[in-house]
Amino acid sequence: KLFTRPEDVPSRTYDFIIVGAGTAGSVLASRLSEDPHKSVLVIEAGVSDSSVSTIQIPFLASSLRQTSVDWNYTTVPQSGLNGRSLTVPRGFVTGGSSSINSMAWTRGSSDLWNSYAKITNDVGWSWDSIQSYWKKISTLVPPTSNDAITPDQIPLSNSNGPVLVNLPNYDIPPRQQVFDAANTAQDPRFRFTRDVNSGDSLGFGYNQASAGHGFRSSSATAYLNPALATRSNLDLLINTRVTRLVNDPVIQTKPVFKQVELAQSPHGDHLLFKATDEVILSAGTFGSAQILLLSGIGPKDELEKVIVDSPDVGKNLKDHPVVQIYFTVNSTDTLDSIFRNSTLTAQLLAEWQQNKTGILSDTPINVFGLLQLPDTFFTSVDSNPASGPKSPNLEMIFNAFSATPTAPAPSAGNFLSVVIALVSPTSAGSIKLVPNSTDTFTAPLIDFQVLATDFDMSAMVQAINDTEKFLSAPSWTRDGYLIGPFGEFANATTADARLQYIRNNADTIHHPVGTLKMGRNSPAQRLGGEGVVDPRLNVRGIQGVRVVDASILPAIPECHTQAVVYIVAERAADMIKQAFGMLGH
Ligand SMILES: Cc1cc2nc3c(=O)[nH]c(=O)nc-3n(C[C@H](O)[C@H](O)[C@H](O)COP(=O)(O)OP(=O)(O)OC[C@H]3O[C@@H](n4cnc5c(N)ncnc54)[C@H](O)[C@@H]3O)c2cc1C
Repeated sequence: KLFTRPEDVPSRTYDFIIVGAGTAGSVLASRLSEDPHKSVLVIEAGVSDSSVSTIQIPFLASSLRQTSVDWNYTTVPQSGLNGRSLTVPRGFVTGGSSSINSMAWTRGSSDLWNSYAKITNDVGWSWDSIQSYWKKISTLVPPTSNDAITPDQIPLSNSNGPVLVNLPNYDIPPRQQVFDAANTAQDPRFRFTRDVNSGDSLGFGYNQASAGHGFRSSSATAYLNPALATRSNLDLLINTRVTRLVNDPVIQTKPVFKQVELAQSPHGDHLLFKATDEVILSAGTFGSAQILLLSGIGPKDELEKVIVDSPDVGKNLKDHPVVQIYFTVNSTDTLDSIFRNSTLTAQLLAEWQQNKTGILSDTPINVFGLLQLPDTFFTSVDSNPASGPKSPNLEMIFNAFSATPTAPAPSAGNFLSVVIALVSPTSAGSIKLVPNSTDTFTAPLIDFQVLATDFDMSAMVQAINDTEKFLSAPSWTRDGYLIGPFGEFANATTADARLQYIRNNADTIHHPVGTLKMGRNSPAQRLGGEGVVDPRLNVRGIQGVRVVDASILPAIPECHTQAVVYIVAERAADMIKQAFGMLGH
């Protein structure tokens, strides 16, 4: 059942309490409540996903930022960005960030997952082992209409899970230009791929999106809402923040943190709920780390009151830096006109409302590419930080207009936008508590350290150079389509000017991970520190708490992160069921 006030929740004690009904939390809510003998309470800070109808419309994803369904965080000033601060969106709604994200559906390469197995010394995280979980998550559904897609372009990796995934419903530019350039390029890095989720992530191809039949498919629509509608052992409390975890007064070998303190406002009642089996933190890369810090679990030199010294809490924060560039094109068949023409938007909205068709049924991204830096790049840098030869360093996303608030779409003219991302960054930042803050109503200090390393800066410049190279293929000038670079970027022709362009305009692509990273089980074998959680996602140094969300990833995936989080959540559900002898394991 859904509750909006803590005092209405029928019990203060549940077998499991899940903190955050986000991407991972909703998967767990559904999977753990499959066992009718266990009671599950999910506590969500934000609103219900049914409260904002635009969440459903794929094309309008970016309009959800800085609204009532966004936490709307801000970073501390970033020295790599000439002192600019960035806005940081996160879903403040059931489904979490899967309800407000751009829906790109990528799970990383086999090398990525094998690197997680190596870092944790747990073969259960390897590519081969995660296949059974991947198969539980998504189903590929046909686009509402798109005759251009040929059978040999249809990806094969999706299976029969509840998240719907589709290819673009419409064949719009620059799909043909990208495919032709990829099919004819001399540079083997510019090649076509049928499926970035096949294990080899490299190549240019269709964007798979977590959407189907014209609607966004989120972890709320796919997992949480159907379970809530049918199961009496699952309760959801929304509009309520967990403010900290509280340890039992009786100290055993390790402190037991099975009590959850929650509140609806900073000065409102702070109530305690208790889990008999386990508390699962799924509050995301910022939320889960903030809750542990507020509970006295973190680096001892940073906390006023330390119960467990855990030096990595809040550290190792990584995100993908991006920069957006525009090119003028000789075509009126571009997406920018939709964003700026309100009459056209209203017509398209009416079509979507009536039939769930039209361009609003698609995300703006129809094609994208993942590629490595050229071999020559690594002569001056130690080694490639990507997880292996099937993992990219760079990404080019075509027509992702307004993916970032910096470099917004020009107000007149027709453009191709290219969002260029560094997906294997080496810069790492942190989150910390604001001094003297005592609860989650005060946002933490978020410091990505964007572009803080020489590698990241020079890789971004290389990414721009590679984009220009890709756009020099004959397919782009056919029928005079591509005219040339636009705006401030058009004048950035030297490496130094490009560096400045990047510092002035870069953002991150909203894939933060790593603040509660997973590490090896045995301290004797440890590699790069023990991490905050063990390979089964238990918080080290305490009892009764697991973390299941993007914060546990020990290295940033070289891909969009949501599908990775779904996989982590499916495996976590299995591990928890096993630990408590539950049905469905
Ligand atoms: C704007 C945007 C665009 C993105 N685009 C893509 C994309 O195209 N493809 C892709 O793969 N990934 C994308 N991502 C990233 C992806 O969505 C996230 O990596 C993933 O959803 C994170 O899942 P999570 O479970 O870790 O956290 P979330 O899904 O964010 O869930 C955390 C939940 O916990 C709740 N919470 C937090 N603190 C508390 C508290 N104190 N008490 C109670 N509840 C709390 C939150 O409200 C939220 O519901 C995007 C993200 C954003 C924000």
